[in-house]
Amino acid sequence: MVDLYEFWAVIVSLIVVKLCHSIYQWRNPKSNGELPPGSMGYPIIGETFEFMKPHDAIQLPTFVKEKVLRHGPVFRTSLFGGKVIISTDIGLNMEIAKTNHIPGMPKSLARLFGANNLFVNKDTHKHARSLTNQFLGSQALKLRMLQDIDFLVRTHLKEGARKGSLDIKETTSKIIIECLAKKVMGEMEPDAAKELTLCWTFFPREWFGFAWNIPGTGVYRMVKARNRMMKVLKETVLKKRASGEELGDFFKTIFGDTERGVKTISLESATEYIFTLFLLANETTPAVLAATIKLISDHPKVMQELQREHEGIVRDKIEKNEKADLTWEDYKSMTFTQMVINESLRITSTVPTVLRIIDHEFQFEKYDDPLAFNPWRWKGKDLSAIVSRTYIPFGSGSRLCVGAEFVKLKMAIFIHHLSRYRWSMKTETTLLRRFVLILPRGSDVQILEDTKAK
Ligand code: HEM
Repeated sequence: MVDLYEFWAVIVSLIVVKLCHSIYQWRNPKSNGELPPGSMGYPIIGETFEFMKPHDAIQLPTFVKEKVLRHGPVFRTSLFGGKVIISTDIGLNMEIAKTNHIPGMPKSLARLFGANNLFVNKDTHKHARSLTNQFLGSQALKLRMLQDIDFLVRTHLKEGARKGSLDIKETTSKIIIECLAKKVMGEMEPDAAKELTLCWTFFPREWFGFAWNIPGTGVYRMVKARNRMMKVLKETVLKKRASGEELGDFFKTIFGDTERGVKTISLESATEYIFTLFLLANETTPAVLAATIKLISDHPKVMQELQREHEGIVRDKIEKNEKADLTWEDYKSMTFTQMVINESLRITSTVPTVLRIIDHEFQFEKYDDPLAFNPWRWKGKDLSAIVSRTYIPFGSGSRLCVGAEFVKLKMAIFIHHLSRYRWSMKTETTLLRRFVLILPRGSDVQILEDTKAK
């Protein structure tokens, strides 16, 4: 009896020692160099719950503010089951974005993007970027995409005005998927297009979460929706190829390369690539555009200035007897709109990037009153630049966002056409951040034809 008691006492002691050791290791992670200060929170959960508490999107998160006060601008913590370092130092962030090439993402995201994703895999990364540039670079936008976006925005806003209201996030999402789907796949059968759009509704509002792929979790739903989307994409391409129907620019390039004997990518990788593009486009742009519209509606002077700019463009076209369709020159003449877009991206975006400790010091500029929405701070600056020393909404370096030009064009065209209506955002709209931007009360605008503008 005593022996058995001693046996269990030893086992329990061993378990306690092992647990204490694991907790010690968790709190004091090993590193080749010196880690920044910080705390690791609870094992596995770390400090995820504090980090993910929703907060006003235009303010710094309380979690980060408290940590910076206690530990300084760079600190260590643990989120989503992984050990991470957070940097609030713009200079360091810029350097990291420029010099670091390996994407650092929670396992849930890595699983979603697929094991051999062309953008993630370093051997195919360059090829994926150059493929994307062929149909999303400024030349392609100018030659082809602008007209598609112009048409789609007009159509959707007209439809919204007919009903009297429109959800900005939902509408932007539809426009983006329709527009990108056309570029990569060509015209799609209505059923397949509907199914593709429907898949997005299975995606939970937020990307980031623990990596558990078990029924009932967000990751499980995301992976299921991903597989369903990939199936629709693959079936559409195979059907089109068999019937000789015209494919979009992307598939034309890929299949053209194969026929010319150029080493190219498999259909599996191609559909994974498209999925990645759709996902990144859809999970960023609708929320950013909805946030921009909210910021505009909260700042009447900005709204007035935008109206003035867009009425001017329309008036000019009428006077010159030009077609109503927007041109690249019209887009480039939207100076104030570009200032608004830059300012909105400056304060609404996040740069999810990987950290590397830098061994030299450098100087950087600071913004005056950085949390204020002030488009006029962009006056006289290069508005076409998508990156500068203090401006990295699209990252920097070899992983600079390939959709940046497309986003800016899309936002400008949307603002142009919206300014032609009488619109107001619902007063209850709130702009929060839970790592990514969220609008928990929706992004509805009331919209009416502006008879004065016709
Ligand atoms: C407001 C909208 C958007 C924002 C704020 C944004 C932001 C970013 C950022 C910060 C990165 C760099 C991440 C890193 O350094 O690891 C990135 C990469 C990327 N973005 Fe965007 N993005 C937006 C829209 C889009 C759109 C519309 C597309 C596609 C049509 C897109 C496709 C991509 C791709 C494929 C990458 C990976 C590039 C690479 O790894 O080489 N993004 N984006």
